[in-house]
Amino acid sequence: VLLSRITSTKRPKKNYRPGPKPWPIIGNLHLIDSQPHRSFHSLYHKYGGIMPLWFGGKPLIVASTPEAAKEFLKNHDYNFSSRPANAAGKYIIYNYSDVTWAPTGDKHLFRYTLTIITRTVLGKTYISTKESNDDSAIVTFEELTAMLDKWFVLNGVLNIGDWVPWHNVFDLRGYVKQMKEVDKDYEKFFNFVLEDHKARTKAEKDFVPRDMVDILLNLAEDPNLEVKLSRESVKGLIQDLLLGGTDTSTTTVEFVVTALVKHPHLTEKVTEELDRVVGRDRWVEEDDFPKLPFLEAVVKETFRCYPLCTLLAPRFAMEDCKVAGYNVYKGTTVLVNAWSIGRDPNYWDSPEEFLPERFLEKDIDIKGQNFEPLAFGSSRRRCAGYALGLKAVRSMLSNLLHGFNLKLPDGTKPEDVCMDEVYGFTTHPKVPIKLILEPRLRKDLYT
Ligand code: HEM
Repeated sequence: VLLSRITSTKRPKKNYRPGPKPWPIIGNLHLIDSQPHRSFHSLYHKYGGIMPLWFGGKPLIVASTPEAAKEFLKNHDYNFSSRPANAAGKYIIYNYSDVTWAPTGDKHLFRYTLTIITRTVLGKTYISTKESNDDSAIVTFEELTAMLDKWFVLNGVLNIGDWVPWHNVFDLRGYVKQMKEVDKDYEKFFNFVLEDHKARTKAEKDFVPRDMVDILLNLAEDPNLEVKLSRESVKGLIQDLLLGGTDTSTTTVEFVVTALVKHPHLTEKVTEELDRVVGRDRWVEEDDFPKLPFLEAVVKETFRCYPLCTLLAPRFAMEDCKVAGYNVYKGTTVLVNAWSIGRDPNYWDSPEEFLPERFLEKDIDIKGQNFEPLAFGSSRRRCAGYALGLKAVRSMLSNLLHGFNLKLPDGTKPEDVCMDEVYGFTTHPKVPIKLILEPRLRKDLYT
């Protein structure tokens, strides 16, 4: 009785949309399995596009249709532009000091994005290799990859303690312990990077900032800045750029390649377009992208079917408000299910099929204006790096497909290729694809 009072007193009933009946203490947590986007998708058919749930003693709403997404991300954008507090934000993202609070497949793709992004953000990679004799290399590629992997896994875990706070004291699954451990690794890495940059700034006369860390450190020392940038914020922002820019683009390319290998007639169409527009005498350049509509349609169809964030980063109601005629209370977390939205039969013909042509027939925006595909979220808290992310995907993918025939190992047929996903803060293919890359262009272009 006491337990049900503790939970029921917190649950207002007036004009509150009905959802599944919550259990004492855990609320509706028992309805969610390790693939929350799929659990929500099943419940949505029964409870509707704006579905209220209780996670522990805290209210949560899942938006599963474009109209519902529009309500939260556009009509009430400001009120839901905050993020809920959780253990990941506290322990592994510098106590929420970043922008977001925010397993790899083919390591070569990952190495490629990681190298580009570390050079852009940090000026150099800080990654040691067998060949390098660089004093400022403090991690191996494998160590840094493991740190990034752990960060994404821990950001995506359903930590019961975020919803039932006393549960954090016991930390039965050990998530908070792992978060504290991974935070120590980041702390060591970022402190080294910041001190290395500061030493260079002092050593050079007439110092000119060369990378993002230089710019952020410069800003942190600016006494006239309206919003002060602390050392913790600098680390949080570097983390955003490093993590937002690597795993996202690589995994998108992995999903595209996996879908293409499963549909060889689409691969043929893409390579035919590349041969016609680019020719076999050179690699693909940025100016070519607008002339490659089929490749673009394949990328968009991948975002529709396999959105990297199946559930967009959570929003948090800062005030009470009315959404679609129902009361939503201050402190409610909102999850927008981009995975459901991409499969809504009211918006997509044959939603379960991979049909890039649909994007040729209709000009559908993927930057979140139409709320149909929501790969980058929408409105005020839309992905801050979508332009860079899209460029990285187009560039990596087009050159991969232009430069190589992608062959399945002997004995594997296209129909054997698995398109299932593993849920996380970013979702990954369940079975990383193994391919043989056979050069298509002149030999001298590969040197
Ligand atoms: C294919 C590539 C990418 C995809 C699919 C992607 C997807 C997303 C999604 C779905 C969100 C959540 C939006 C929301 O809550 O409504 C997000 C947020 C964010 N992304 Fe990306 N992203 C990509 C690339 C990047 C890159 C390259 C960067 C930076 C270098 C980046 C930085 C961020 C940041 C800082 C946020 C938080 C924005 C905020 O909370 O205001 N992303 N991204």
